[in-house]
Amino acid sequence: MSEYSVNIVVGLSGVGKGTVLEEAMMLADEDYKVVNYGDRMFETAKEQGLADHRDEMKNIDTDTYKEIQADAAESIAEDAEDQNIIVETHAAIKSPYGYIPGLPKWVAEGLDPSKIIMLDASSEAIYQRSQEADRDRDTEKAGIEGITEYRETAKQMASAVSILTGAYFQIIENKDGQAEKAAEELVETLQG
Ligand SMILES: Nc1ncnc2c1ncn2[C@@H]1O[C@H](COP(=O)(O)OP(=O)(O)O)[C@@H](O)[C@H]1O
Repeated sequence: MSEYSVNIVVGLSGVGKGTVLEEAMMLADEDYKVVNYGDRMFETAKEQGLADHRDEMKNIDTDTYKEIQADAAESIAEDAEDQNIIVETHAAIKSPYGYIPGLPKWVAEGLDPSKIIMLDASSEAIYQRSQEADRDRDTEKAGIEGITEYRETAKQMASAVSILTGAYFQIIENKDGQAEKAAEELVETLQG
């Protein structure tokens, strides 16, 4: 087994993943490469000539999409041969037909994570933060009640990954104005 670890950080858009991860990387003694799973999927699709722009990812058929998901997991596992990895991703993705698991069995097993960490905050805070940023966020569209359901589903899907892989499952609260505290807890979890 590799001495390097793959860790997964999940959380709804706007919960503060980017903010807390940036802070945590400054505090951590060890080096981690942070990989955004969506970015890696797009790069994988691009290499295979399946998409030139991110928007085109939506038009890829389900079976091909699943293959890209698995190929991206494999390429991240290769990165972990010589460095510690943090994969930033979503446990659940809302679609008009229901929630899609961000980490289905073939992805979870391909990544073989040591730890899965969910960043969480109150639905009100997530709603507010998703409005602050200039990106188009699905949490902003979901509204507070929708976010509560989304968080619950994401938690269940993340805990299923823990069961599938044996990874530790930690939930860290990113309270308002306390991103640094969340970052400290994240570092403790990663290095513990
Ligand atoms: N603990 C916190 N308290 C208040 N605002 C926060 C906190 N953490 C993050 N934010 C703000 O919330 C917004 C979304 O954060 P971001 O890190 O982009 O989230 P994500 O990467 O999960 O989508 C940003 O404007 C950020 O400054």
